[in-house]
Amino acid sequence: MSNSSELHKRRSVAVARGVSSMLASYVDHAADGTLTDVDGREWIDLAAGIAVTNVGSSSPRVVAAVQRQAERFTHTCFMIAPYESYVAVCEQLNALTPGAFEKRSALFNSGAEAVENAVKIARHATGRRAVVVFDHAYHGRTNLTMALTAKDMPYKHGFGPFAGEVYRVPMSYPFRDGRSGPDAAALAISTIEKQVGADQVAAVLVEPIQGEGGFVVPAEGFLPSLADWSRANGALYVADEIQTGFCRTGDWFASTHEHVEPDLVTTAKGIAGGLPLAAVTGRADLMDAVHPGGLGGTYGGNPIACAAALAAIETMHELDLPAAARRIESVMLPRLRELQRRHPFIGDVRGRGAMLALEIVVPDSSEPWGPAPDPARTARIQRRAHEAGLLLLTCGTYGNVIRFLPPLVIDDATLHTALERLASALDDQD
Ligand SMILES: Cc1ncc(COP(=O)(O)O)c(CNCCCC(=O)O)c1O
Repeated sequence: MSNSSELHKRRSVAVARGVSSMLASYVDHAADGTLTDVDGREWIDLAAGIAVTNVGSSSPRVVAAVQRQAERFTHTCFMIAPYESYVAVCEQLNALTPGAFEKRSALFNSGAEAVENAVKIARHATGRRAVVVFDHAYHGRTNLTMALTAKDMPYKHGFGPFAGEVYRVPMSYPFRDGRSGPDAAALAISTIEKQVGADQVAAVLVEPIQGEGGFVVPAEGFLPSLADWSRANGALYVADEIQTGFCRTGDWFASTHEHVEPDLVTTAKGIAGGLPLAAVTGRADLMDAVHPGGLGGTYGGNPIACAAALAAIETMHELDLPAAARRIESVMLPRLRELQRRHPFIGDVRGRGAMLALEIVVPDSSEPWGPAPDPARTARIQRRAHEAGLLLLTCGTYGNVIRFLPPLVIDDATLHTALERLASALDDQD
């Protein structure tokens, strides 16, 4: 097998440069919390493939289920010749997502595809066209989901024109706006009512904790206020749980934290242990508003991905991964707060469960939108961490958030070593 530098040379004349990679190393194998490249170099993995390998990179149940299914059949197209595992995954989603009402689900391949279809369903169910999204939102890279996504570079730059009838309103961002949840919701709702028109809104689409936009945890009361307003005004409250779902935040779904029951929920990432699968789940009457044949796609709910999902969900139950996420929080959050006390450039420590983050700022600075972001220092910290064998992701509208997304099956010893490597990467910045 080629080594990483040989693979990098091959890649440069085979793969379009628009598809970038953070590491210049190529993975040979992975375990529950580590990645090893073809040259034998190991990293502790606090990325989980962007919140995907919650049950680990090769969970035994998932591997066995994938092998069994592949030997029976790899694909028939559920729209042509259906199979049980698709139905079983929908039954699981209907039972596990928040809301004690009758539900239906539809399966897709990517998160963006799920979001696209949630908008299709909401427009059909309400007869309305407008979709409300938030500052700092991220919902995908297709034309409609780019319109829904906030940040220009790298996601939207040069790809317009974008789909219409998408309206952006202020998000609750406590570190920068200092507003209470109800006050932030009042501002968003006033913007909707004055600039969109309540009776035009098909959906209010929000991430319960914003992912790519910076692990922004809205102030308590923000999400319930939006859900109440949506219901009172005939709009659907749609929770995009693609990054927060499947035990990541310490509950099966992040909406549960404030007892919000979304009309529709989009899921993907952690659902299937690394296999590509996504879904829209929602109130049965809303999901069934679409005419037969109105939803679908060739690969949606691929049988191997469905088998992986059933095995992954079984693993989440068996290992009690919501509790595992809460344990990760109990280990990491105190250490992150201790690091904040040592380093004034750590402006904020936030998150829930195993979805935690540091916002990096210029100490004692202030811009009209709060403390001055420091993306350059953020990049240096990330680079130092990689050199020390710690795989970290950044995010945020201002490129100044370091996020932590460990696999939920990571063991305490590996987590403590990761925190030591993080501490040394931060110390190198002073
Ligand atoms: C909330 C939320 N909704 C939707 C999506 C989109 O999911 P896809 O499976 O990447 O299409 C995401 C994907 N987030 C990671 C994208 C990384 C990148 O492309 O650079 C998300 O987090």
